[in-house]
Amino acid sequence: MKLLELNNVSIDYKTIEGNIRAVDKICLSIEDGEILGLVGESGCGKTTLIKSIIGLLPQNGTVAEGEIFFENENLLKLTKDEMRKKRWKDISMITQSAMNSLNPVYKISWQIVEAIQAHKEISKEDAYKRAEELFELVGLEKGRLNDYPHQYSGGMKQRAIIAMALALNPKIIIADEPTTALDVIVQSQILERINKLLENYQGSMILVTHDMSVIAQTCTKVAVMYGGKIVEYGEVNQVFKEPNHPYTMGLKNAFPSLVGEKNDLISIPGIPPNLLNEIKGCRFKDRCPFSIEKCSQENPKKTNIEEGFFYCHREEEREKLRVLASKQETWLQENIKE
Ligand SMILES: Nc1ncnc2c1ncn2[C@@H]1O[C@H](COP(=O)(O)OP(=O)(O)OP(=O)(O)O)[C@@H](O)[C@H]1O
Repeated sequence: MKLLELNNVSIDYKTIEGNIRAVDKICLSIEDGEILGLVGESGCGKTTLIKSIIGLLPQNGTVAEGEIFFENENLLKLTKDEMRKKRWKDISMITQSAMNSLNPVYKISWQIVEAIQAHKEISKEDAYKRAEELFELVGLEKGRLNDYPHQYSGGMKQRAIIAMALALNPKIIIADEPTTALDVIVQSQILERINKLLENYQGSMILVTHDMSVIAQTCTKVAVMYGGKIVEYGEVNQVFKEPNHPYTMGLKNAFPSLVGEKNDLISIPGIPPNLLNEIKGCRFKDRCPFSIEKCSQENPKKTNIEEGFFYCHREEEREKLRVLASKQETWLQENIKE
């Protein structure tokens, strides 16, 4: 069953310089037990998109069009109070900065027990037992529950936050760069733990990251975002093996492969488009080594493939483009037409 479904969602920010369309007509869905990676460079709209799901857009941000269904209920129609009840219990969020949200004057145990009791009829003793169980699950010693946040390292704080986020077995966890501040080993341990926990009860996750290696290691599906749009979506192994959009091909080159040959890392020259301006044609055209005239004039159409889709005018030539995209010289600035 579809757990979460986004239909044609566009999100605008009002600024003194004008309107920014940070997310443009996005359609996406996630099923029970799926781990979806949302990947793309800074500023492509990942955080904006997930904030709209949990109803936490900043004041100058609005969902201009579209629908967001969670278990067949349109989240955009809920009152603030109804949304607050869903948050944490059904839809839980972990952010990079969450570890700073632990209150320095209370013991960790108190903070977890309070949070559990705020959402569930449960005795203090039982909530404490649940906190102990969660600590074990995220790889923390039970004995450390009675410490204060300053006695924890960054990795321990992040684990405690994950324990809290998972306390009520939420149906979906939205994790925004949850481990970026931590070292690579701790990062991969924590992601592995979250995955195992979700597997136990068929929970789902949207994992937001700019790191393709993290996606490859953690997710079942991937949505690649560029300039406020999803340019490619599919099953992770398939997208890594045969990326169809030139931006995905470029992103793949820019991160070390965990399996297979060790290739040189190649970055994509240039910067993402300014979303203040209306963009004609494909949003990646100015940085794409394969752009043709049509790319500046028309929006590319959606090409559906098995378990996925992508948007590119040169869809028929993708096998050839894949070979070219793996070569360093393809991505040299002078080879990219403006
Ligand atoms: N509160 C805001 N007011 C105005 N513009 C905003 C606001 N928040 C984000 N934006 C703009 O919206 C666009 C998308 O930003 P967003 O933070 O969603 O991207 P992102 O992919 O999550 O980037 P990052 O990886 O850096 O978090 C950017 O152009 C950004 O400048």
